[in-house]
Amino acid sequence: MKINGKPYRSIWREDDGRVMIIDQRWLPHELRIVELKDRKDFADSIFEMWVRGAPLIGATAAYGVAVQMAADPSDASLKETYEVLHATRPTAINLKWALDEMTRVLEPLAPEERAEAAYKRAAEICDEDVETNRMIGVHGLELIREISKKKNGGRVNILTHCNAGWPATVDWGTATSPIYHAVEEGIDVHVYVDETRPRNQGALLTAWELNSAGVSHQLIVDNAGGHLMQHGEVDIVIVGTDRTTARGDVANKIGTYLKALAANANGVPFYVALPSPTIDWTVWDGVKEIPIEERTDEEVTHVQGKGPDGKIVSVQISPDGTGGRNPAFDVTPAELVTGLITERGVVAANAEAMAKAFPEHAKK
Ligand SMILES: CSC[C@@H](O)[C@@H](O)C(=O)COP(=O)(O)O
Repeated sequence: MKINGKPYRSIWREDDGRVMIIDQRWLPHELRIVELKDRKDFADSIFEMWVRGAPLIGATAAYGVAVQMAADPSDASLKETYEVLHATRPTAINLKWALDEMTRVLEPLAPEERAEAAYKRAAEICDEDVETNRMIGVHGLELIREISKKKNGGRVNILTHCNAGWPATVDWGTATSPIYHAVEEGIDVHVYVDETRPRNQGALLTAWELNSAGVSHQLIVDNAGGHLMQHGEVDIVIVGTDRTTARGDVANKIGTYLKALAANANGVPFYVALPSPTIDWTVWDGVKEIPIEERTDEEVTHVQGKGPDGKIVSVQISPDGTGGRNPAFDVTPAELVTGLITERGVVAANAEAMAKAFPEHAKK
């Protein structure tokens, strides 16, 4: 997608071999592009959320393996790198998927062949993510087109939570891809962007990318969604996911479950956009089995933003001595999910439909 008219991906390799990312901690106020030089940089960038969003976490881990293979391609180094990167964030399954994929390709090779093969596979993972997300957009567009037709071309109001946009992927985004496709087709869309406390990925990232792309949107507080749905002001909810189980339970940013409940109570379709590497075929019951990341309580007791002097500051909003609890994700049971927008089409959130759409994975 474009920033000030210039096309960017969220991670890329320069001609001279350097792996670059957009350090998302400073968006939307500053565009900082940094090189990830060694394994520690890669692990820190995922853990400290310079990069975030399930698909991008996977792509970053893949390049992390490649950079480490260039430094030390031994078996021990490959194994240790898997462990170090895997330990960074627990919920997004794309991380494990990418590390498994890199191991599958690299393990059988002689050490001296590994670096080149690793860079190649990491680049492919990025390209595949872009194409997958483009296809999610093509399929999701049909849902938006349908609503637009029913409203005789009237505005289609879409609510989204967190940032499942292009900065969360290599490009296009998952939840935003259908939106970009709809805008391209000239459909009148308007996006309600949940601010997404505590880290405000909606306010900081989704609003930024929609603003940059000229997509009509408004930022809303997390608690406003139910009210808007009750008053018929939301036609469809589209969110992303960090891990979806074989029966269609969906882990996503904390607060997603509440939006799904509100959507269900008000007859608003609730869709989840996801690339197939986000499906964890080994997990069935999302509430019981998906590990939920618990983050520091400072993210709850403090908020970060731009101060009057233009500098990014963190301010405390709670009394001294009040602690916080900070589960970063929640699980929406499949019964509340209208459908999964995948690269292979819109699939019902149940084991049978998912296995039919992805027979090669479901067998495992
Ligand atoms: C296409 S991204 C899907 C999810 O990863 C996204 O909705 C989300 O919850 C991101 O959480 P984050 O904690 O910012 O990594």
